[in-house]
Amino acid sequence: MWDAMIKLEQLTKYYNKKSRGIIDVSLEVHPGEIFGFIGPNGAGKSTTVRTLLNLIYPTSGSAQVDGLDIVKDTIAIRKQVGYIPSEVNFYGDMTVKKFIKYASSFNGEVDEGYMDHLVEMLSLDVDRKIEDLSFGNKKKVAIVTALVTKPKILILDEPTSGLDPLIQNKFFQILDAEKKKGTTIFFSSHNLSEVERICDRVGIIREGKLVRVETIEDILKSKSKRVKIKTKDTLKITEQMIQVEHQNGNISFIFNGSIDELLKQLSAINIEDLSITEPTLEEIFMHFYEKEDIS
Ligand SMILES: Nc1ncnc2c1ncn2[C@@H]1O[C@H](COP(=O)(O)OP(=O)(O)OP(=O)(O)O)[C@@H](O)[C@H]1O
Repeated sequence: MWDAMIKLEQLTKYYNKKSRGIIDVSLEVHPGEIFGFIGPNGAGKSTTVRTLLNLIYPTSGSAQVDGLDIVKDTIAIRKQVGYIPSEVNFYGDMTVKKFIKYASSFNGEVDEGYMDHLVEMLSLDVDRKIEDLSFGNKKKVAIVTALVTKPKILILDEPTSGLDPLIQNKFFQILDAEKKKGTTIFFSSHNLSEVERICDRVGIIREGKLVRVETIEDILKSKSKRVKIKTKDTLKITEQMIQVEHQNGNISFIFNGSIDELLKQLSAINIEDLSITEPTLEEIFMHFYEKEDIS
């Protein structure tokens, strides 16, 4: 019995001497867990996923999926894993239905009832030709193909890119149901808000290196906000306010403290305009790096 469904040990991939993919990435995904893998463009998310599926060879290090070695046991792994690639380049004149059945048959037996359910949830027209579909519809095909054989592990590389918000919502409902069934899910994304919705833990990757692994609970506790204020009064700058910028009566900063305290402080001055928004991923990374420096 393996206690990690997915285990990476110092997994490293260089495309050539100069081009780094990922460096020394070690992490474990537990059975039944949804693990978010987030990072900006070029961080190494697709490299990690493609290495796990043996679409590219690791330069060094190792990894196991359900106790199977990613290099030696590729075929056995493919039967356990549903994979959604970030890019979907399907072509040909097969209908969607035929294509899903054909493509998923390599991974296992298709559950027709589940296929009908997924197709309906995602509003996918199964009688259309695969080559006539938009990118978003091809992405839906990739989702259904990955799920219809009911794999016990899902490896998803930016699965929501190209999906409209309504369909994204349906997709999260599908993943919620998968989680209830005990499926283990590795979910890569550059959007922290979306992984927050469903993930138990997140790993943050930047410039090929895993920067941190945190529970969503801890991220939410430590999460900063971007605040913009327009005022003619003087705002007292506290140590919870970082990256403070003043411009034409506007003050903007990242706030790392209790929102309640901030609102109390702001209510003491005359405010013409106020916005409190999610910081960008880069700003969150900076926050994490600051924590790194302290520890
Ligand atoms: N085929 C390749 N040859 C050379 N370098 C590559 C290749 N594929 C990726 N890289 C490099 O590896 C690094 C990681 O890229 P990767 O595609 O894994 O990032 P990512 O986090 O998935 O980004 P994105 O969100 O843009 O897809 C980048 O610096 C990229 O330039």
